[in-house]
Amino acid sequence: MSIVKKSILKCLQSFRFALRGIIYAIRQENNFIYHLLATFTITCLGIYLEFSRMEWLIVVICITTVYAAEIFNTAIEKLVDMVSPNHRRSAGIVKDLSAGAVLVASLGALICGLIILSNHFSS
Ligand SMILES: Nc1ncnc2c1ncn2[C@@H]1O[C@H](COP(=O)(O)OP(=O)(O)OP(=O)(O)O)[C@@H](O)[C@H]1O
Repeated sequence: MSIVKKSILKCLQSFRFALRGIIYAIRQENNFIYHLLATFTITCLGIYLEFSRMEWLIVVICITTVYAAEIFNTAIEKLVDMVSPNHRRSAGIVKDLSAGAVLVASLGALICGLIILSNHFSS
């Protein structure tokens, strides 16, 4: 098998593993349903209110940031459960920090969404 073919196959396999991770996080994390609902709502509003290119750009950045934070949070939770199955203060702090990062990203996305929407409803 040629080097190019090998590296394409390896790349496709990595893509499949990453996709499996995303699907796992969606199934595992209850919060994902709220993120999906928020994504659906802002997308419908964006189409209806005809968001500008810049507004879509901000929406996409916010959505991907929150999803990435949630996936990292799931990964950290799994890692903590694996490394420290028993109750430990430091394990709890790691999980709290990870959940805090998701909250920060979500609040930032909410604020961006409200600013964009207020711009449309005030004009
Ligand atoms: N091994 C542990 N040691 C100490 N505290 C823990 C431990 N596991 C969880 N905790 C505490 O319980 C909280 C909730 O943990 P859990 O793993 O249920 O996370 P969660 O955010 O509720 O996850 P899920 O999305 O699975 O519901 C953590 O944020 C942490 O404060």
